[in-house]
Amino acid sequence: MTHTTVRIAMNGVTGRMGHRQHLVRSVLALRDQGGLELADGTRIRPEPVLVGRSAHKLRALADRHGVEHWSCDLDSVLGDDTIDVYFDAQITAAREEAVGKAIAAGKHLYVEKPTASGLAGALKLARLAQEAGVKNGVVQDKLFLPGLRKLRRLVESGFFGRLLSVRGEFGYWVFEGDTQPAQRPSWNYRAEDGGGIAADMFPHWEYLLHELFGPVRSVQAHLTTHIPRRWDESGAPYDATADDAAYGIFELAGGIVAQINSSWAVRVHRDELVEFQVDGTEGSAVAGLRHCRIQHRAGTPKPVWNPDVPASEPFRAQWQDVPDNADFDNGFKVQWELFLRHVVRDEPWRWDLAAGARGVQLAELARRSSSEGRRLDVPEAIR
Ligand SMILES: NC(=O)C1=CN([C@@H]2O[C@H](COP(=O)(O)OP(=O)(O)OC[C@H]3O[C@@H](n4cnc5c(N)ncnc54)[C@H](OP(=O)(O)O)[C@@H]3O)[C@@H](O)[C@H]2O)C=CC1
Ligand SMILES: O=C1CO[C@H](CO)[C@@H](O)[C@@H]1O
Repeated sequence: MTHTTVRIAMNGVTGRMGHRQHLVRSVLALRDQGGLELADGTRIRPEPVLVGRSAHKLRALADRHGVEHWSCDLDSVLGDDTIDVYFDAQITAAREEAVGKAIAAGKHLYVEKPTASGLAGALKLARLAQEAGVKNGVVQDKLFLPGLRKLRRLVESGFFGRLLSVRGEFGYWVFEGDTQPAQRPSWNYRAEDGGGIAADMFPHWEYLLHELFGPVRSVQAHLTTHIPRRWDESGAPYDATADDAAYGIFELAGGIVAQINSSWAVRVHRDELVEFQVDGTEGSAVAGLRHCRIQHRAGTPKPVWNPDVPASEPFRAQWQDVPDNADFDNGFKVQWELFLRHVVRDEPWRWDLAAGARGVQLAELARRSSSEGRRLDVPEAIR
């Protein structure tokens, strides 16, 4: 059996996403299953080289997972001709510089979102990668979640009729860190370190809206910091300078209206941490990470507003589950597989750094919309 080894320098693997989703659930899972099998029987075998700034963390990870190579010297790893791909899941503020170096070294690129801290940086990386002729991709994992894949199935089958609106609710309570440790890193709450929920989540909303319903034409957002003081990983108090909630209204091509609340200061009274309700003339759906439920026009109840009597119908019970009809693998791994096929076999790929820049643009416009108190058009160029 023939195989192609792809050597991947993985930077940021000591962090939450780099470790769990990208190293363990994706690249090591692929390695441990003997690689990714292509139609002609060839196997793509990813070989990670761990990169970071902390030798003891990298050594421990390498030992635990049986990874042969690790390094704290990014420049020398990038200077190694046997490395094919540079992957980056560092904190956002560290991404642009490292990805810039990887482009200069001629590596293919796969990076977490947001691709840079601001639009100018994101566009520059996209342009440099294109000029260098390297393959490039950005993580857009939500597209590969079971609930949202089922939602896509509904859109593509015409289930909704004319699409009217999308309501998204994302968030959960992130502890301040005083009485209980926070469950997210403290840099997320400091603007000066690249934090903020709009920067974090609007890139996801951009590609989800774009791919499922249509490009975003305008944005109106209100960003705020509900919890101004938090405690960091060492228990020290700090000022939370970044937005921890962002309330956005997006107008999409064709007049569809999307409204998405994102908050780390909300308690969950939902079935999942993110949920989208989509309404169309022929039917509606509620999709989350895993589940998707529908209600067809013909099965729609006809409630009449009367606050003097209890609710007349069991509204939640009137929805029907959309079956999986497939085995859904980890969404990050699915996207890694597509990226590796793109690198090795030049298979089609659209989630590139230009697509990533659209997400950065939407976050940046949302911040401006909020500070200027007005709705802003999304410029055509990278729509
Ligand atoms: N697609 C998705 O669903 C998600 C994507 N993300 C994205 O992934 C990236 C990483 O997020 P997350 O894993 O939550 O972050 P973590 O704080 O858990 O990890 C940060 C990583 O960056 C490294 N790092 C490099 N430079 C610095 C620095 N100056 N300060 C702190 N850390 C540094 C850390 O190394 P060390 O261990 O040595 O400190 C660590 O490996 C972000 O860009 C974020 O937007 C995050 C969550 C979900
Ligand atoms: O990008 C992200 C997607 O959703 C996750 C759930 O809160 C976040 O951790 C994250 O930063």
